[in-house]
Amino acid sequence: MTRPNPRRSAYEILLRVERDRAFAEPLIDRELVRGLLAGPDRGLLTELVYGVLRRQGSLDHLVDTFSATKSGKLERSVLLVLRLGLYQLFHLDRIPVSAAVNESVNLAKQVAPRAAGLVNAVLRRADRERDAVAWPDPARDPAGYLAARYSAPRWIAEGWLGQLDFAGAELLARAMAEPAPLTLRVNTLRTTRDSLRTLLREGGIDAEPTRYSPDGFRILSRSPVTLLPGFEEGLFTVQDEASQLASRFLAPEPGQRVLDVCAAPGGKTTHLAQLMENRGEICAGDIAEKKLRRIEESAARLGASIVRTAPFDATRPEAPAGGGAFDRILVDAPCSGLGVLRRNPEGKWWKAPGDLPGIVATQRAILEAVAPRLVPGGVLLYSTCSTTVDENEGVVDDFLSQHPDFVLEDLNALFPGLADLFTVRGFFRSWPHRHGMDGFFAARLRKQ
Ligand SMILES: C[S@@+](CC[C@H](N)C(=O)[O-])C[C@H]1O[C@@H](n2cnc3c(N)ncnc32)[C@H](O)[C@@H]1O
Repeated sequence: MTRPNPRRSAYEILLRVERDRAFAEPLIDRELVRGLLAGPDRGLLTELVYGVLRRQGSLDHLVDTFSATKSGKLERSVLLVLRLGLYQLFHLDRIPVSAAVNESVNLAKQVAPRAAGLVNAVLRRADRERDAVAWPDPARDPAGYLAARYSAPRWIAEGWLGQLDFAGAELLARAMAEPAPLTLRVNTLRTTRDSLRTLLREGGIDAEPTRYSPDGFRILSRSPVTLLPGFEEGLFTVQDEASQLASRFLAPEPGQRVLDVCAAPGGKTTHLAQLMENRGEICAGDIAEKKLRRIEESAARLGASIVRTAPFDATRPEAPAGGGAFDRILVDAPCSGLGVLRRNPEGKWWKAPGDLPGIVATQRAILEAVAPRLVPGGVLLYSTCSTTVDENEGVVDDFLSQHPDFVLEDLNALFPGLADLFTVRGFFRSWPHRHGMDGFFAARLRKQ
């Protein structure tokens, strides 16, 4: 029997992520549940997998610097071993160079025996010449620099440079390469922010209130969410600050009928129930029937009893089942997810610019289909976790040009204390490097 080895396990997981487009988290969880890895090896596995995924672009730049065969030409197994080795050499101080090199050569002997010599040579050279790495010149090739330095796909870096000046794009690129903070939303159906803060403090958890959302905490201590005090009792849920603000911008009132058309897993649905003090009705639907269970479980845990779920395709005018008109509609649309790259380090390598037109077409179709379901005077909030103009201002402007009965409401006027989050036209646009939250967009539309 081979000895359990965190580097081998990390290699196998990275292989599945790359070959099968599998998400890393369940694969890591499964490996940890098997219980073969013990003590610090468990942490090392997680660190290696996420570290390599987060730094993949930069690690490939190092491969291109130190290997005669460029990253694009190497066999996948060899490239993965090199990425793992370079990550240990350049990012893990606690691993001695000799261990990083020897363990990588041993791994290569198992998964790519003919390349063991190459792995040894590349890693030893990288260690010798580590202070002489040349990054692309930002003046001549700003997108190439951001892509290599901050591990972003080049087309995404080009998009940032189209929207921000170089300094801003660099700050964004850096923020997108870092892990996202753990942010909670207090469940005001069961407790208050002050009471939860006291409970967390008594449990030895360091938490600070979020800057913009009145419902949030940023957790500064390292702890699994399910072990935080109050989790079992449903006193909070995990939700990024930007996402918390979206429901606030829709501002549903107690007793209203609310339609949440792209609701799974239900982060905003349960928040809407809180804001409505659990009075009224929320119809929460999603095209993915399997995901409705997640909304139901979350609503049950948090005591959001006014939520009723239904499977539906929001691009179809007859959706949702249940009929009738609604006072508020939330369209938290499927999107490219370019605002949440720091949460999905594997996903950023699967995206392609060619995906955008199809995504935009779906977003337009959803708005078109649900608009008739809003009562006159009612409010619709369109939101995405994308930073692109096409999916945001583009979709909204297109919709408004076709629907003279809808007007854009200026969030600056409605939420004057939060002006820092809004554009001149009154859209909500958050950025990780500016606001410390996900890249997010929302537009508030009122039907005349
Ligand atoms: C951004 S996520 C929603 C997140 C959710 N609102 C929350 O706060 O937890 C977008 C959701 O839209 C769903 N979706 C995609 N296409 C859809 C469609 N045509 N009709 C309804 N839901 C759709 C996806 O299954 C996904 O769950």
